[in-house]
Amino acid sequence: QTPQTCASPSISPSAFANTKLDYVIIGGGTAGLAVASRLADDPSVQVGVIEAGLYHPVEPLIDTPSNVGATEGNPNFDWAFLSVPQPGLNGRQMTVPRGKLLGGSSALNFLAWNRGSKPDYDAWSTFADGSSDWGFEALVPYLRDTTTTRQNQTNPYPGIPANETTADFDPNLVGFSGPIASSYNDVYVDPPFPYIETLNSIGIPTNPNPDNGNTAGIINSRASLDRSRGVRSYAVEYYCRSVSQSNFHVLTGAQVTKILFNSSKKGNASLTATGIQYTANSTQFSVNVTKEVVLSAGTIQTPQLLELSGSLFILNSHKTFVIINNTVTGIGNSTLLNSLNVTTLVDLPGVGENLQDHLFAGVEYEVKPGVLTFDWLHNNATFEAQQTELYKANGTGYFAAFDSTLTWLPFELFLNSTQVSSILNVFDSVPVQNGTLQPLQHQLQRQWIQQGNVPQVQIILHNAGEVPPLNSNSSYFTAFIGTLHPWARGSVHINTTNPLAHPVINEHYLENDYDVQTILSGVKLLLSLQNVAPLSNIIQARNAPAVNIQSDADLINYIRSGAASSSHPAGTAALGPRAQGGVVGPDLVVYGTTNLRIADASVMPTIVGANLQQTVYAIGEKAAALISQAK
Ligand SMILES: Cc1cc2nc3c(=O)[nH]c(=O)nc-3n(C[C@H](O)[C@H](O)[C@H](O)COP(=O)(O)OP(=O)(O)OC[C@H]3O[C@@H](n4cnc5c(N)ncnc54)[C@H](O)[C@@H]3O)c2cc1C
Repeated sequence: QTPQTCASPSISPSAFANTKLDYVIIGGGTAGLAVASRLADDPSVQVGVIEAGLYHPVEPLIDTPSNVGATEGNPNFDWAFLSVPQPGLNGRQMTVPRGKLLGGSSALNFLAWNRGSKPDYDAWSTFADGSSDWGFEALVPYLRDTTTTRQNQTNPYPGIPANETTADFDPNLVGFSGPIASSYNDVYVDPPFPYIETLNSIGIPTNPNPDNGNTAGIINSRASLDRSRGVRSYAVEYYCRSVSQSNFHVLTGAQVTKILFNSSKKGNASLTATGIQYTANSTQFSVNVTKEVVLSAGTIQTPQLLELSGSLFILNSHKTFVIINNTVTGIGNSTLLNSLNVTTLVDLPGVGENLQDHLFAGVEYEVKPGVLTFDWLHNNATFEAQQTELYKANGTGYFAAFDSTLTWLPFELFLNSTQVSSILNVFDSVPVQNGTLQPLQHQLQRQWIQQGNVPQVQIILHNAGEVPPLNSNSSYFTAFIGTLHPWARGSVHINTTNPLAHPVINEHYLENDYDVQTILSGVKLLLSLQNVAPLSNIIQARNAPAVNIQSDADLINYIRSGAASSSHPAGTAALGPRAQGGVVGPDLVVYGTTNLRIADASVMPTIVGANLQQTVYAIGEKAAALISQAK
């Protein structure tokens, strides 16, 4: 099946350099294309986007839903970052996949389309000095307007009252005219049904309407999937909605190496971004802007570019930019920058800090013969052939389905009050670093655990085998259990002034007891369900953790040796008060600058307790609105 395609970007690097731009967006990824396309709705402004990767209009590895994960590590699509060895993961390095193509990480993701709980977003208002611009009510219109939700689809999950199977199609909450197509599955494999009935039987309800700010329970997640073609729907939809406009200029295959500034005096800000420098085909170019630079390079490269942002240029008497001197300059922690001989333009210790991610460990069961899982697409030749035909014919069937069963759990839903108190005690023992966003984050997270209104554990039901050892003729389901609000705070920093080098990524996974105990609690829940009907009726045997792994200590070792990232890094250029480590204010403008804004997952002060993409698109939409208001 092929997606709807549109004209490829055709501007050359040198023609782009000569374009008169009002705005330039660094990174044609998830948020970047959303900002750019919305800004270009105003025909009086010239909008440029610069993306390091290429446009891949027809690419089954990206388009076909069953191929999710297939692009990981492939240099045609993935920056393929790697973390430093993680002591909490028994010394393993974690792969950090990030899209390097038009569409960014939205082209690589696993399609789950959902949002966080109301307190998740209300917390952001706290970091924005209580600004009414942030918070759930303020963000819902942006979350909504990203998407066109497929109508007339019912939710078949157990536990949903018949009159509520379509109740979540509330036009105030979900969109019907946005660029990204979202939809429920048309077909379902077998495990979700006994699994959900079993969770229901122990008091974990099915949630028919998780878009309204209450995410707790089991949900049937929509996918970012265009059902009319059976293909992924991703940020290129924003590109396509604007590509025919003469004020929309997209350059691909070019990597931004610097943001250029001149001095200015506007309030407390001292720097005005005047343009960017980029490299394409080993040649360096620069382009100027009259209004703003928007940094949308994602959680890993946004802090990297800030730390290397710009030799300081000034306009000389001939109205041309001249470099003040040859020193490399940057925005970030002056101690770190000094150690690399980078002159600090703005001392912002929060740049590159506050890295948060969702980490998952798997509990895997082999299922009995005859139980349909996605493994059948490769271990049952007849089924595979039939599904291949169906997908080729009209983009339907199991090649166009995805793992939609997600469970969001406040501790109260599966732990008793003594266990909740004990996990709260563990939380109270985590180290909190003053002078950063952590004291405020700690206070919020403590309330969330105590009040039980914000889910802390997510379980993704993956309807296939994933954790080795796997028997190629068998079928499996794997429950991935993860932390929605981990306490680990990592970092992303440069260790060289070469802008083309990969930055150093250190997530500090599982170095605090709270994150360990949170995942352990979910793993134990899943292990306790093996003999509970009706789930037990489909289980042949436990595959992972191996049956001899029983004690807490052994389970923790299993988690450390196998846990994997869900590829949700966020928070490295956080919205927050400057004195407490914030990098951008409520207007998303970088402190100390007049017109450098950030719009991507890096601005999240606390990681949203959900899959991230819908929220990242909404950040892009919101940034465009803030920029338009400032005009
Ligand atoms: C494997 C994987 C699975 C995921 N699964 C899900 C899921 O199922 N559901 C969900 O909601 N979320 C999921 N996510 C998360 C979600 O997709 C991301 O959080 C989101 O796409 C990040 O958007 P962004 O705009 O911050 O960055 P990106 O979309 O990564 O955009 C950054 C862009 O900037 C470009 N860039 C970077 N540096 C430069 C430079 N110097 N010059 C020019 N261009 C540059 C990059 O090439 C990229 O295109 C997943 C992510 C991954 C990687």
